[in-house]
Amino acid sequence: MSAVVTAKGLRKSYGGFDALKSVDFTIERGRIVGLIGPNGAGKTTALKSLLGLTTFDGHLDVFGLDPRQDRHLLMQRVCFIADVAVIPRWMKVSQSLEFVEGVHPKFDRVKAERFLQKTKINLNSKVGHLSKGMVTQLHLALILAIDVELLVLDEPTQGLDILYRKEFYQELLGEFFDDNKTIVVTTHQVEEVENLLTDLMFIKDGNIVLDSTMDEVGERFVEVMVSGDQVDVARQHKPIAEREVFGRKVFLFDGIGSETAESLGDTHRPSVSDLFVAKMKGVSA
Ligand SMILES: Nc1ncnc2c1ncn2[C@@H]1O[C@H](COP(=O)(O)OP(=O)(O)OP(=O)(O)O)[C@@H](O)[C@H]1O
Repeated sequence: MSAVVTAKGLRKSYGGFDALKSVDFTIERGRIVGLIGPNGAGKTTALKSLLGLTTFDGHLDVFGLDPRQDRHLLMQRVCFIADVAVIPRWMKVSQSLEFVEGVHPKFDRVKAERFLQKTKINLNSKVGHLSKGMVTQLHLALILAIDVELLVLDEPTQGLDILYRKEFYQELLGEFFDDNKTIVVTTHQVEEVENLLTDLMFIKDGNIVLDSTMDEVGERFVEVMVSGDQVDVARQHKPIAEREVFGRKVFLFDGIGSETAESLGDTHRPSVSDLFVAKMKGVSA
């Protein structure tokens, strides 16, 4: 695997406040990485650093380039989408295509129009007259027609109904993603990206508290519904979280091994949201 992004000791300080506290991470080509964290954790700051939109300290390499100095070159290989609701409502659909064509060297207008032909969107319609779902489709047409190697999405589906959020991710996977592309996505809606991600990064108070492939997550973390007489034994294995479901205790363990887990009760893989809650409550690791 080859690294698209390498960060070593990446730090960003806003007037003495460290929004990123010397973090290390690597993003490999062909991965879909979820950067997940609560409000103010440092997600946007990390993305802005990758894109050369902010200054920072430490080492950060994106496609062999330093985002602080090589932003222009970088933008030929990277696309950044902050929010689906950003296309101005007063524009005609055709004007939005012209606009992106003007600002992004890798935009393929023919490809975007081909995508739009599959929808009910008319090139002469005003964006403000489209339904929410159609705006999503237009936005997707614009994104998917940009031939870049790294797509950075910051809360891309914020403000969309669940139906359109699902459609957004499905189309993204089907139309954009392949082994040569890499996607980094931040979201609060952990559930809707859970099955999409190949890698998981949790960020809390400017620290990366989990950085793992989804396969490793499945091997490392286990939830056990423990029978009453085993509760004290289970606690001795230092669970990272404990909750109650229908009167039974459910413990979340990090790295106890399947044999031990199975000796304590019924085991299953934790959801990303349960893991997220556990890691956000616990200490940095
Ligand atoms: N321009 C700025 N000046 C001062 N502080 C800032 C600035 N931008 C961000 N911060 C602070 O840095 C911290 C991280 O902010 P950031 O926007 O990266 O968080 P986030 O994880 O993206 O949050 P959210 O999910 O709420 O968007 C926050 O405490 C924020 O207040």
